[in-house]
Amino acid sequence: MTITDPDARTAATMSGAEITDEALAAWVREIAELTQPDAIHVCDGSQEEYDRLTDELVEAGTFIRLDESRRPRSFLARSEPSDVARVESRTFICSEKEVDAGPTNNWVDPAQMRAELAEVFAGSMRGRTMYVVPFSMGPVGGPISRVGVELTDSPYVVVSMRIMTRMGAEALAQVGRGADWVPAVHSVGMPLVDDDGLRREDVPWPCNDTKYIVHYPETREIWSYGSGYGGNALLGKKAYALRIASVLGRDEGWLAEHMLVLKITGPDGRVYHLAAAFPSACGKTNLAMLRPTIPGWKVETIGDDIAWMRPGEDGRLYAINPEAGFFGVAPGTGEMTNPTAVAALEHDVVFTNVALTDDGDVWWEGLTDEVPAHLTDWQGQAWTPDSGRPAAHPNSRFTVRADQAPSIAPEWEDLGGVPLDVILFGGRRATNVPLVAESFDWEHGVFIGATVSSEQTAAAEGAVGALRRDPFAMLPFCGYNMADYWGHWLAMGERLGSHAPRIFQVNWFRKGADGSYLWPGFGDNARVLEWALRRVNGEVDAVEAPTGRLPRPQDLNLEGLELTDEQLEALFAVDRASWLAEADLTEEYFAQFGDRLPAEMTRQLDQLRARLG
Ligand SMILES: Nc1nc2c(ncn2[C@@H]2O[C@H](COP(=O)(O)OP(=O)(O)OP(=O)(O)O)[C@@H](O)[C@H]2O)c(=O)[nH]1
Ligand SMILES: O=C([O-])CC(=O)C(=O)O
Ligand SMILES: [Mn+2]
Repeated sequence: MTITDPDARTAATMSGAEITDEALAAWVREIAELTQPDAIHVCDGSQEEYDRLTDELVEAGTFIRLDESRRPRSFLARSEPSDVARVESRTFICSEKEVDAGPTNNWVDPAQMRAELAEVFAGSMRGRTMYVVPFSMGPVGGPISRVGVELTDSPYVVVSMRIMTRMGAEALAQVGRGADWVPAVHSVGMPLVDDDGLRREDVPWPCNDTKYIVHYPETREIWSYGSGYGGNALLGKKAYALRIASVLGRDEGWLAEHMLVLKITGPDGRVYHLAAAFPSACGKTNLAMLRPTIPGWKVETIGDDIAWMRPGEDGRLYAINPEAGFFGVAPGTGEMTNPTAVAALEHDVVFTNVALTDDGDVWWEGLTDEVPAHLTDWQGQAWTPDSGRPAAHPNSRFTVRADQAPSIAPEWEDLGGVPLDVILFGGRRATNVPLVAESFDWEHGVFIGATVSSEQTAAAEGAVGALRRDPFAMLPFCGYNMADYWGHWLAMGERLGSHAPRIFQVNWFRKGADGSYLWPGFGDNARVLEWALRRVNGEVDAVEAPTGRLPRPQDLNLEGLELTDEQLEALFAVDRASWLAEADLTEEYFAQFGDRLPAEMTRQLDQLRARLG
């Protein structure tokens, strides 16, 4: 017994690490009284604890242990078919005032939401263990790092949090030392004991049809109910490191961004750092692990999904990766596209919703050119190439420690982060947006970020392929009014002045008339990075186009590529009529923000129209 309170109304037995912080102990008790678990376990993050939990998950049927000789210490989880992606329609920003959540977020009055959640969470953990999961986003104790504590009734979440964050005793000690911590409550919403005390059998993937992913930005709290899926349930990631942290950044003068961070070394040995914001399933993990096809260049990984950035003493913008692992999209990850990820996945991986081979290994579309003759698909059904459906879910994922990637940069855990030279904004656009364009200045770069449209992917519920605005790739992740967020970026530009990273727009996904991708992408994206860095160094001129500065044909390294002149032209074509039509849509889009819209954005739109003529 490590929490001693004679008045405690929870009968739960306690195990695990000791909680010394009074406020934390009181909150754990309060949530246990509300959710009524059978037991409470305070996680220390040890290997023994991890092994015991994975054994229990195998026992419960949640995990299938993969063949030890093919994929040591690795597991496959199959979710409920309804619980495979983030649920944006059930994600709420409950600020005191609706306008502070802004028109792009779902808002509910916080008092009303608290009342609603008190009902759904009442008894929601009955028959289960409530795990206390202390975690640090960023290296423990680092100046940019932050701690949080997630209470969850899902051992799958505990195991995943140990891979994705610095989880356990050290983070708990930070709380004990008085560090500010963000409380996060998670329940799968399937109690094993009903109101009459009747016990029911557990299922391999407990969840609830009703889901809530709730954030209170003013009090910095997170509540998640009904889902076991990563983006909804691993609350250190999107909920804390983006939605809550974006609010912290606004209030404290820094940025929490949906960006990969990489280190790139040129043939002359010069080192640069680059961050890139692409919407979910639009290439962040792949770019972060890129193997350049052009000689002399080397890319190393700092982070693949989230960046926390703040100005350093030298005036430059420094970025850390607050995570400790990768929660990556499996389909499309193969030896040809992302050999680094394939190497990272050799052992100690949790896979979710991929297919199982007959010899106890995993497979997904794109892993190998050769398709296995027989598999068990992500729903546990027999599968053959003639089945007419994918073997792995399109949003199936791997969860793996970051340091298992052979590309991991030695600096990836540097407490103060790495200084950024370049920021990229991208999306998935079959038309209109050129392969690469340099912004005219920071303000224009913010406009480019603010107006990103992208075709929707399987990473969230909704119609795949539909074009939607996803400013800064933050549409589902900004914890406050998006227009204020643009204002915050503009202010950051003022503060950074001439030290600001250069901003570029990129699009790997433009298609030709025949519907196939014009650009080979993946390792060849290094060619685009090379051009951007040559621009940063002032080595090459550029062509002024209405939407930004484009490479002169002789400056983009295309050696060894089979690209026709027509394809090259199509990659960079800026169709004035389409862009004018897009400008009209941007005006409509901006209108919803009313007087919160920074005047600079309207000015940029006017200037774009003027350049389009
Ligand atoms: N055609 C093309 N496809 C790409 C490229 N880069 C990535 N992809 C594909 O896009 C999909 C998503 O790529 P990821 O790198 O996992 O995307 P992400 O942005 O990390 O996604 P989240 O983890 O959801 O945030 C995969 O199927 C990739 O194979 C590229 O340069 N060209
Ligand atoms: O959060 C998730 O579920 C996965 C992810 O990285 C994203 O959707 O951007
Ligand atoms: Mn990713």
